[in-house]
Amino acid sequence: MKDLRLAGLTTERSTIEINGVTLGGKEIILIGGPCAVESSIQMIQSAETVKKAGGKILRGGVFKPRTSPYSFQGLGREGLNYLVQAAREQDLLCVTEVIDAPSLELVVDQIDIIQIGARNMQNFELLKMAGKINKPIILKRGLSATIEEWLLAAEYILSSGNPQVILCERGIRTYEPSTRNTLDLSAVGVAKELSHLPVIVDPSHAAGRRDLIASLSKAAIASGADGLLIEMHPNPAEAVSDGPQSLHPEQFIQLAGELDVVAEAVNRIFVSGCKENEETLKSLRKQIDGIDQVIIERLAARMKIVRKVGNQKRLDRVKDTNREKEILQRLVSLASELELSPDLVKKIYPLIFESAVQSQIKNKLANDKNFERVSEL
Ligand SMILES: C=C(O[C@@H]1C=C(C(=O)O)C=C[C@H]1O)C(=O)O
Repeated sequence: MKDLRLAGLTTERSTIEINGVTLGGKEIILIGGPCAVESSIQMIQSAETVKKAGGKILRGGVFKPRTSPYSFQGLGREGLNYLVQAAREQDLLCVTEVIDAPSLELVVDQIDIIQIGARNMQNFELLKMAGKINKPIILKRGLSATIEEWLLAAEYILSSGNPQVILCERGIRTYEPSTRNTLDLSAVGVAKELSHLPVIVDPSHAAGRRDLIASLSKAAIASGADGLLIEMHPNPAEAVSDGPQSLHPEQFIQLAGELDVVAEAVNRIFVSGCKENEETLKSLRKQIDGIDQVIIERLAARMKIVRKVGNQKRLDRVKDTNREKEILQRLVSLASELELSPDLVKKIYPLIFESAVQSQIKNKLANDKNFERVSEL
């Protein structure tokens, strides 16, 4: 596929890190919440459920691009506050959809992840605006968009300067009326073969009915999805939008509890909240494994940045003792605050610094050698 200059698959897959949550890593990320933000209590209850289930991100629409102009259009700024507050109280990230420049401007400083919905996938001016901000973007596939069109839409965001794009498959229009849309699970594999970007799946909008959500969610993980975006409402019967496809809180928690075996079968991890609460040796060790995975992934990401820092310095100035002291001081006091032994930090960090310095030197020498080789040609 041509023109995927930035979205195209290179040697490495992208991971997107948002306040300790990594999308596109080994862990499957669960996003849940109602279609539309309706009230403070609704969002508080939704956030509690997402947390209990082991979800990491709370969703809720405050600007709703609805098919009918007479349908509920969203609570705007008021809804935004309900969403953000509920998420913060449960230590969750939050995502909401934007539809134009004013809505983007309103949410950008408060929301952790911005969603561009299916109906706006080819709103190129909106894509360019999303490319100019420093927040991850979930880009939903358009209702009738080919995978190529979807990836080129992502290319708009990337080429405008924002590298943090997460693709979201949410079903496409087919001739089949039994479901609202047809979930195109092959799109997950195809998108991941063509692009390095993380791909998540929204089974709710695809199915349009809650009875299929559990099986489609499991299938999505099995087909390689990096996360799930699932609609859940404290009281679906009363929901102002998408009630029939929203899971009840208990269903959401139950489903989350069933995802770990599927994740494991495809060499991924999902730590559900219920399992987290069950303090058995096995589940506790699983939590430790998940955390260790994140520690190593973050260390690898740190080392990549360290090498970039190295490229900015002279070879004989790579080690910077003052900077190391500053970092250590900050982390030692953070450790005390978190009731972690400061001695542990004092032991680990000099090793990290040493390895960072060695890696920078090695990288610089390798670059210089390549440079010499090119100059000789
Ligand atoms: C990354 C740098 O280079 C070295 C590695 C450091 C680190 O690992 O944080 C800190 C200071 C330097 O000794 C830097 O100068 O910032």
